[in-house]
Amino acid sequence: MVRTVQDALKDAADRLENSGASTPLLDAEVLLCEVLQIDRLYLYIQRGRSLTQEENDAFEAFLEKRIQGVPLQYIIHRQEFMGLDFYVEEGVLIPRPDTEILVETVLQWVNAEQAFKGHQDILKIVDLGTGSGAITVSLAKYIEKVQVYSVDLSEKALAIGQKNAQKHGVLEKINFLKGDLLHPLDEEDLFGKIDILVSNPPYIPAKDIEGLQIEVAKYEPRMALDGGPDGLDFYRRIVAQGDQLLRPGGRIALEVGHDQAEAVKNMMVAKNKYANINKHKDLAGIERVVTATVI
Ligand SMILES: C[S@@+](CC[C@H](N)C(=O)[O-])C[C@H]1O[C@@H](n2cnc3c(N)ncnc32)[C@H](O)[C@@H]1O
Repeated sequence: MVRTVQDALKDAADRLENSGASTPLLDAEVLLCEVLQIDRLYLYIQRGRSLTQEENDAFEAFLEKRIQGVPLQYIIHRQEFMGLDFYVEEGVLIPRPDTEILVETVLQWVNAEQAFKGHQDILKIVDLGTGSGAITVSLAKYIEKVQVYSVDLSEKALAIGQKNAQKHGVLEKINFLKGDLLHPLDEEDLFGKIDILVSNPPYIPAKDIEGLQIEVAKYEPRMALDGGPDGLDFYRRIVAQGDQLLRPGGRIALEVGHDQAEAVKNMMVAKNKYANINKHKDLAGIERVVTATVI
């Protein structure tokens, strides 16, 4: 059956809407653009053109996946983060725009403050739970003299992180380490030597995961989401050891769930090893990042 771009889009948007997709027309457009390898603007210029059988089949295959609830980013294998294009696939968390605040906080420190500006040596940054490498690769790209140590327990995440590092030409500025949170850093004898510790750890309370959108609950890796019974397990472990990993005066920056900032701040206060403990809000006024300096 020969269809025009316009007809294919209309049919796809209707089917996606019936499947419960929240942005059916946009999803259809993105998928068709991927098949045709064109920009969205050209989609409308070409709306009268007929799809070849091959294009139609490829579009149908993409559409079927999206109707099943597979996130768009896993179908087109792409997500933009900090102005960079990241490769993603099932098995690795899709980077979220919220996490850009965490990266921007670190970049502000590095660019504006005397403690980091004009740093003679190479700045040492640790990223715990690196996933696709979104945080790690952005920091390596935007900071000139830096070595990032990126830890993940997932073999697949590390492979994709490396792929993204290579894609953006920063592989040499990153050490990818497989293991459980701070363990590999201890093995590499990095305790006491790190300038900045950054992490977006799993923070969803285990019991809430099934109730998330199907795209997240069914297709994103549980290992990237599950923060234990109250969602705070990783913060307890990171706060407990972060002061030993960081040099005195080193900084910590943690992304937190929408209602977790106060609890994480309190952990830092109770530890008695952190000063300048601050909560940072996103554009919607939600506290998304907690930062502190090691005493
Ligand atoms: C919320 S995701 C963050 C991914 C990425 N940093 C981002 O912001 O898009 C958390 C990551 O932590 C990793 N992870 C889970 N448990 C871990 C552990 N015990 N040690 C190291 N990494 C772990 C997961 O595999 C996942 O990649």
